[in-house]
Amino acid sequence: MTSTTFQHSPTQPVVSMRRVSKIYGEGTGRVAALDEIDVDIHRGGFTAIMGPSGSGKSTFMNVAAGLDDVTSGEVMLAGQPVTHLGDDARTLLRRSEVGFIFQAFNLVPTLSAHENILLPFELAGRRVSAEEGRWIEHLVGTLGLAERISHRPSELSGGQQQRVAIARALASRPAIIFADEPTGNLDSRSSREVLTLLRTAAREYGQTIAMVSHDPVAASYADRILVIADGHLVGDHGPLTPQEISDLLIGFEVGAA
Ligand SMILES: Nc1ncnc2c1ncn2[C@@H]1O[C@H](COP(=O)(O)OP(=O)(O)OP(=O)(O)O)[C@@H](O)[C@H]1O
Repeated sequence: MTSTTFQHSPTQPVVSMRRVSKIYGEGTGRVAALDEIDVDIHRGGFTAIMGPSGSGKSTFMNVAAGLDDVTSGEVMLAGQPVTHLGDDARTLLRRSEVGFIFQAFNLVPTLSAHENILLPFELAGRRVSAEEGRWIEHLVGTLGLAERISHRPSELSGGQQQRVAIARALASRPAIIFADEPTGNLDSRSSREVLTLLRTAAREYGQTIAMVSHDPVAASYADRILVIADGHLVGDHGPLTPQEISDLLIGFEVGAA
């Protein structure tokens, strides 16, 4: 299989949503999970997506990543009109331009840490170039995984497993990494390590990251905080402290109750 690269200008947003709505159900069962969302996510930013339970955060991520169809509106992902692509083209676009980090790590249990990190290349049917090999080696060292590289996930702590997932997401230098509650299963020390790594990836490697989180401390590591409530984008803030984020969310949690 040949690899496909999607060319997009560095000044273009990595994700661009225009009047994006996602409606589930009909009549009295109708839910607008996203309601006319307009937003751009720019290269190199670390964006936290916050909001009460059921506000539309996962839907936002799934739509932005081209995993879910929209009901109306347009999504551009890495310069491609994802809302107009067929399933195969979308899969190729995701493989080459999107990385994912999940709460449950989602590593393949039968593969070593190293094999898990190389999996995106395997899936894309392409070899790791010499330059990419050096990059992966650098990541493995920086993430403190060198001594654990031949271990399987079950032989690693939660924090180590999430670091493998981060290395896997960063390895192919995707246009954007979506992280869904990446610290949800970690203790506070491992959480801080993971969040510091994500922030470093954005600041030092220019890696664009969008993270869904409920946790004000996690969101305080981001340089932009989007707040979604009831399917609407109700806040778009620069960096804030955990206390400022909690204060910001209280109004929406009360409103949602
Ligand atoms: N497949 C579906 N069918 C029907 N309704 C859905 C579906 N998926 C999501 N919804 C509804 O859309 C709304 C937004 O859901 P979403 O999962 O995006 O919220 P969320 O902010 O990620 O929630 P949480 O923080 O609890 O994970 C909710 O009201 C949810 O019930």
